[in-house]
Amino acid sequence: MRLIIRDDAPAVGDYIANYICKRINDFAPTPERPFVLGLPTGSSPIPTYKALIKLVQAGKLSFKNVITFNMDEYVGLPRDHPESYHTFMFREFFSHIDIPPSQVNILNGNAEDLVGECNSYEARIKAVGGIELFLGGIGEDGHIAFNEPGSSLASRTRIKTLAYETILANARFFNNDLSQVPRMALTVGVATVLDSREVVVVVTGQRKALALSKAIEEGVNHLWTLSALQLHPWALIVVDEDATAELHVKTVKYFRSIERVQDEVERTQAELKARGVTQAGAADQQVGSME
Ligand SMILES: N[C@@H]1[C@@H](O)[C@H](O)[C@@H](COP(=O)(O)O)O[C@@H]1O
Repeated sequence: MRLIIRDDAPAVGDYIANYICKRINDFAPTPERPFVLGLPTGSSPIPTYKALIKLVQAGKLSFKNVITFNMDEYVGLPRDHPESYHTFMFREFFSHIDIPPSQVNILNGNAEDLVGECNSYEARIKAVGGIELFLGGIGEDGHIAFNEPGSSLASRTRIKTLAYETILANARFFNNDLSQVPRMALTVGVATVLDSREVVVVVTGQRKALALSKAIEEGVNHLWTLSALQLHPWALIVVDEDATAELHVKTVKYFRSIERVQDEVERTQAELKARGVTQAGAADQQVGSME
């Protein structure tokens, strides 16, 4: 797992947007081989969406050959309700980029057969070859998507009853009226997220600090479902300074040192590439110079 620390939420958004942009462009998606991207809602990913929109407007990125799957949706909230995740995604992101709406997948929390809807969501993900990169956010209790504390780490897309803390946290979007916050949601499971080839998680703000420390400094634990990321071979968490408040100084130093080394490696590779030297060629050169 890698942890990247940036000064504040906008800098985190810029970092993740550039990261996703590079991944999509390197993948060079086509209609036959689209890039499959998992996406979250919440306030944390908004700076990322803003930065991605700018990249699209600047002609540096296109979503024409990208298929998206959202993490979750409330049950029973009308699709056009201002706080449905469907409305959120179009308002904050999809309406500003070049993605064909037919390539957007969001769970239908008003489906007559909710279990069937969850099963078909998993099947749809499988049918397009699985998710290449899942971008996620977390709740204050460390939940990823709506995988509340105690969720099975082997869980798949399903109906979930929300924890009281989550209802409280989300009341700010419903005029601070607890009674208006839906009690249930459809959510991808922890295993659905872990199945993606890469996972990137955004964690900003001091109120997420405890969850971050539980997830990366302690063991894998279903009470802090983000900690399941420790089992993923290619996971990246991008945080702001405030979110590091509960981490040990040595943890922060460790991850910063890893980032420095990684930067150095990438710089060297870019220099070699610019000089037209392949990695194999570079190794030959080194051997040559030793002789
Ligand atoms: N289901 C969503 C999560 O997917 C999201 O990560 C979380 C954090 O929201 P925020 O970024 O606003 O703190 O909110 C909800 O619980």
